[in-house]
Amino acid sequence: MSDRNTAGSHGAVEAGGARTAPPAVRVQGLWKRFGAQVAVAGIDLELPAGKFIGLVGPNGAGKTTTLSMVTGLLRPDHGTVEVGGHDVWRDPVEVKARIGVLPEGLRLFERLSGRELLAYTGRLRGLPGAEVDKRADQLLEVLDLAGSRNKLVVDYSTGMRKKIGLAAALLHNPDVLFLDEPFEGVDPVSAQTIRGVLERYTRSGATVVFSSHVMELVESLCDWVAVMAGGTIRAHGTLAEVRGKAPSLQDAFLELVGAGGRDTGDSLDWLGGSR
Ligand SMILES: Nc1ncnc2c1ncn2[C@@H]1O[C@H](COP(=O)(O)OP(=O)(O)OP(=O)(O)O)[C@@H](O)[C@H]1O
Repeated sequence: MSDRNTAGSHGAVEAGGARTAPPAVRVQGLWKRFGAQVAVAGIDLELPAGKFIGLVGPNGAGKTTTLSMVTGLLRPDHGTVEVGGHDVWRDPVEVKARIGVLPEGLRLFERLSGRELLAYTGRLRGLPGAEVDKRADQLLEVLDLAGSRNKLVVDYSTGMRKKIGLAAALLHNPDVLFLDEPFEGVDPVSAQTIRGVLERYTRSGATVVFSSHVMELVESLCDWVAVMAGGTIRAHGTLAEVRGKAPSLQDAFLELVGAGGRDTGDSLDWLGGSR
């Protein structure tokens, strides 16, 4: 695995001679249509390396479709995606070695135990057996799954499935980790643990990209944010840039996605009326 803190061959040289790291992900002209429904409408985006990045947007904004195309799970109609300078569709082996993915509705090998799932994933990733054993045991311990290591995945709870999926996505120490709603169904204690793991991981120079609806979470975790609505990017940049003068990310978000003046239920005059 390359040294994450060193600018690679794709790094740009700024006017003062300082090297800037290449983007972790570069998306150009990305489109996806499902029948008449345009899910992603021509996105251009560069995600900076070494950041904790939040992809936020209302239901149906196109977040999952975008993440699926960026991680090579769904072929775009148009456009290109590069991870670490490698094209996701022309160079899938290079890209897949560099990324970890926790997709929405993760499908796992249900008849394996958590421990077996990690062993299998590690061997698929080409890691030596002893290294897989070491990393798997550490991840199970840190994610509080050690007591359930021999339980079949089919018997795991929703939060446990997220955690074993995260462990599988981290096992090969990828450069970029993509997580679709990683905190959904996860209890506060486990969420705190996951935060700790991800913060440690980004401190090493790795990049986390995660989608979420929970603005407080994004505001407290992320240093870089992209806001999606209607298949387009409405704003992107550092948290401070996207928040602007708004008192919170939530306010900025509502403004950006045009939900500021939305009917919040006043038209339901029958609801809560006399019975
Ligand atoms: N396989 C599919 N077939 C048809 N339409 C789809 C498909 N996948 C997504 N869509 C549509 O594309 C749009 C974007 O969906 P997507 O799941 O990417 O949004 P999202 O931002 O992830 O939403 P949520 O936050 O609710 O998960 C929606 O209108 C959705 O109905």
